[in-house]
Amino acid sequence: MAGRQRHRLLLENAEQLVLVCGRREPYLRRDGANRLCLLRAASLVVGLDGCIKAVGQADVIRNEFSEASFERIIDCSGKCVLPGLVDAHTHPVWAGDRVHEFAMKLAGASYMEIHQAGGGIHFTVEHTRKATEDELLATLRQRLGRMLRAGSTLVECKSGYGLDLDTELKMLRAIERARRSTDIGISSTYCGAHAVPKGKTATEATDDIINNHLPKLKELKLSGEIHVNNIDVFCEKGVFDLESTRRILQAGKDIGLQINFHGDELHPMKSAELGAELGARAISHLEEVSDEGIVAMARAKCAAVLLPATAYMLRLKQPQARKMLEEGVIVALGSDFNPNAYCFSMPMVMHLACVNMKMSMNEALAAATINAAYALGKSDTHGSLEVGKQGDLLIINSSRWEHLIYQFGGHEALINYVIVKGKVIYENERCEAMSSY
Ligand SMILES: N=CN[C@@H](CCC(=O)O)C(=O)O
Ligand SMILES: [Zn+2]
Repeated sequence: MAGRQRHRLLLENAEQLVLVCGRREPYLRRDGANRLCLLRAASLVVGLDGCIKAVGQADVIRNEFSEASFERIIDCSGKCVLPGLVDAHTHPVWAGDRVHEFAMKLAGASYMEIHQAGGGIHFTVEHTRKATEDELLATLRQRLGRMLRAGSTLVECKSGYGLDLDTELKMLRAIERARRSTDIGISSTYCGAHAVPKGKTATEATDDIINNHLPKLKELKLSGEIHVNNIDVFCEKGVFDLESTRRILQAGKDIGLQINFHGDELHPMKSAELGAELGARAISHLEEVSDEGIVAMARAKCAAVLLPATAYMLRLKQPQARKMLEEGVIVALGSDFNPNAYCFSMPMVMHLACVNMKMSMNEALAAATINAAYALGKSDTHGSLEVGKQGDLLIINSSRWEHLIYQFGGHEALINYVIVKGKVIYENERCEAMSSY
């Protein structure tokens, strides 16, 4: 019996309570990702510390907590409860509108043609360098708000539109201020090797990062001024080659950052093989990964962060999600929100992963929860509804959770509540009363 204790939240009698997993699995792969843990007619309790205290059948929880009191009780009859979604790859700090490039791409220009002509990342760098930290913070907060309302409660956020030390630090400071002042969880990534800055060779840029950027980051990390979790490089033909990528990632690892980088997107680079060798936590994109790279990633437990919105918008070859899943790779998902791929919505990303990458809905949800949390090194606290984990939750106004994926773009009406650490952060006024279909 839980006694007369006070708790933060009781979610009562959900039609479906999707735990995702229930045995503290750090990730789900192969069949595990296809067999999610789910309870019917179930309830969940979040304590005053923001962590989950109990999950189980509604009548059992009712009995156990009959004398307890709650700051808030939500009747979830006819609704589904899921873990907050985890977005394992975003670039949300930038200035300068690139809608004109979307028109160029629709007219036939490729991503690299625009980049090499000085647009793309270079365009965003120019505008981001001119923006103040407060301006960057203001747009970042708006974007994080939109992610949250689309169901993401933990997001990875990259720098990478400064390339010079001052602007990279300005971006990381904006991320740090957002982390301290918003409800959404943030994993922060230094991505100073997102492009080779104009006027420098790739080798000069690599040396600058290793000799100047990383030592400064180490100092700021130690003083507690900025918390950076991951290091990223855009390993691509015409950007950073395999050798420069190796040098930067190793130097980042040496100062305690998790390796989490862009690889094998537009050309086969052997990024997957390199990531496996360096002990990378995750590699993103992987449209052009080799068969050997897939095997190496599975063996090294290096997560594949697939980005269906980008593959869709750039009309790239789809990454081989099925092959990765069959080989035992830990498959995660990210929105890749950036000025080139303007998508905030993990429900839409899951839908694209199912339709274009042939993932099942269970696999897509595992990829957008526990596996995305693993890709950020946070699956001990996030990504499933298990006792002891953070109480980050979604309530959707439907009696079957799959509607979150099935209704393409429908999340705006489906997501009823977004909850972080047991506190309702977003209550959707527009959530329509819906039947189960
Ligand atoms: N591919 C490299 N980086 C981003 C695009 C960044 C941009 O074009 O601004 C991506 O992941 O898609
Ligand atoms: Zn990216």
